[in-house]
Amino acid sequence: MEEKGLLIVLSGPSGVGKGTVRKAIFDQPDVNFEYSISATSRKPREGEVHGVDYFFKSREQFEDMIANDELLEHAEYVGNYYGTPIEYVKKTLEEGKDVFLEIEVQGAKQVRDKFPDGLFIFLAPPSLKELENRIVTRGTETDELIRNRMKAAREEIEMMNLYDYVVENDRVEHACERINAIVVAEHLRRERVEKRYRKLLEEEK
Ligand SMILES: Nc1ncnc2c1ncn2[C@@H]1O[C@H](COP(=O)(O)OP(=O)(O)OP(=O)(O)O)[C@@H](O)[C@H]1O
Ligand SMILES: Nc1nc2c(ncn2[C@@H]2O[C@H](COP(=O)(O)O)[C@@H](O)[C@H]2O)c(=O)[nH]1
Repeated sequence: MEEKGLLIVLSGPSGVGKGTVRKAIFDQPDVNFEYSISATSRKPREGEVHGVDYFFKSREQFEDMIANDELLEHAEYVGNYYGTPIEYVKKTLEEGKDVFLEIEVQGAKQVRDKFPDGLFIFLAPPSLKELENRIVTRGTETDELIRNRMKAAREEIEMMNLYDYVVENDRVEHACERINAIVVAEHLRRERVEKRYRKLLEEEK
């Protein structure tokens, strides 16, 4: 068995707080994960920096990345492409470091197929009403988009049983603590499995 990093995938419906929780996790002083910067065809928002927040691409450049198999997964989301560059993920895992992806649910499903050994965490809202409140309060969507996102959210929530863990995002700091605890527990579990596996191999000699 090779020593490899853990691929951690945080996903969930639009507006549940994935971006907020991810930022809080990476603001911790002793964070041990490497963040995989996504590529997107959406335009940078004020303050966003190429190579820090995203790799900003034109649609044509993004389609070339798809054609050249440069992406682990990709999805079209609210009219823009989003995808995970595969090279960085592979290289970092090979170095034994944990890689953290924050992606929407279509992409998470593709990663599950390619990396079944990953750790898949679904971030859930306390209620659908609170989810709607968060999307409305964020103030980035029209009424029609809010309705579409809420319809999509109901379907996305039905997919939560495909994940290893469901974490409720009631309060950001609680969600971060739960995610940290899940990752620590998963490392311990894998170490135990690895030890047992080595022992079995030793006994066979
Ligand atoms: N635990 C929380 N309690 C209250 N508000 C929250 C919480 N977490 C996030 N929010 C707020 O909810 C809104 C949506 O959060 P965020 O943009 O992080 O969601 P997202 O899941 O990344 O959305 P999208 O997938 O659409 O990008 C933001 O206004 C954010 O400040
Ligand atoms: N499938 C993927 N989804 C991604 C990726 N990077 C981000 N995202 C998700 O897109 C939406 C919108 O993001 P925003 O920055 O425009 O608000 C959000 O749900 C992100 O989680 C990716 O590489 N692949």
